[in-house]
Amino acid sequence: MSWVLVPAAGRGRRFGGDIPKQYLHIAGRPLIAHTLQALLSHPEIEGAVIALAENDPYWPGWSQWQGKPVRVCIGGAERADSVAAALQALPDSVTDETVVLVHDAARPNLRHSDIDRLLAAAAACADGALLAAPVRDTLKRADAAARSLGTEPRERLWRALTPQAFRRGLLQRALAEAAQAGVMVTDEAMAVERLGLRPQLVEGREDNLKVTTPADLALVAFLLETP
Ligand SMILES: Nc1ccn([C@@H]2O[C@H](COP(=O)(O)OP(=O)(O)OP(=O)(O)O)[C@@H](O)[C@H]2O)c(=O)n1
Ligand SMILES: C[C@](O)(CO)[C@H](O)COP(=O)(O)O
Repeated sequence: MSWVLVPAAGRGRRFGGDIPKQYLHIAGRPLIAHTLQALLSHPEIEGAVIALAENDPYWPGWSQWQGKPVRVCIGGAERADSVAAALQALPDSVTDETVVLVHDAARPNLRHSDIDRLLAAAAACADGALLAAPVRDTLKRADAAARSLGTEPRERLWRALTPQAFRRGLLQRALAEAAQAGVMVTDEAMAVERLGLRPQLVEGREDNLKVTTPADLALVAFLLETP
């Protein structure tokens, strides 16, 4: 069984709007509710720690979801700081060798089949595992005016998704070392890679979208409302 850390302390600057995107309503409930439902309805996930912005006025105050514990903590200035804070809020029953998952609150369209495959990969790979999608489009490098400067090789390039799964002790150490080095890591795998480890990429669904801009919300709403 695993706990999941859910970074939900972001402001949604690229999205804009009055309230943080994780609290926008889709199909009748906040986006974060869909994310919690996808995670905590999975039989192998036993609880969640949500990293919230300080004095978050929107958090509904859930202390459990489908009978499973939901803990909260105060996140940090960067996503990695929020994940590090959530690690500290885990129960003592989660040992250094226990695999924990990290999943963006802003990715509500997560399927159990992806969680199943991620957990299997994390059990088989001590370096951890993460959902990812192979790059299938041609990649261009642009100048400041978005004029193409050329085409980048895309062989063996993947887009990192979440959840990402690592042993608690490894993740804690990796994040601490990145912070100590002043390196802002954009995902947990980056921190682990800095230690010379090679987490397993697990091909995940392309519709496991992160809501980043308003256009993403319309697509995610369609996906969540489509059975
Ligand atoms: N300091 C931060 C920044 C982000 N997040 C969370 O990390 C996830 C992915 O981050 P992103 O999509 O970048 O969300 P925001 O940081 O809110 O967006 P923006 O960068 O546009 O402000 C989101 O669930 C967000 O709430 C977090 O917990 N703590
Ligand atoms: C963790 C992540 O979702 C993997 O792609 C991504 O790095 C988050 O980036 P953001 O800029 O914090 O949204």
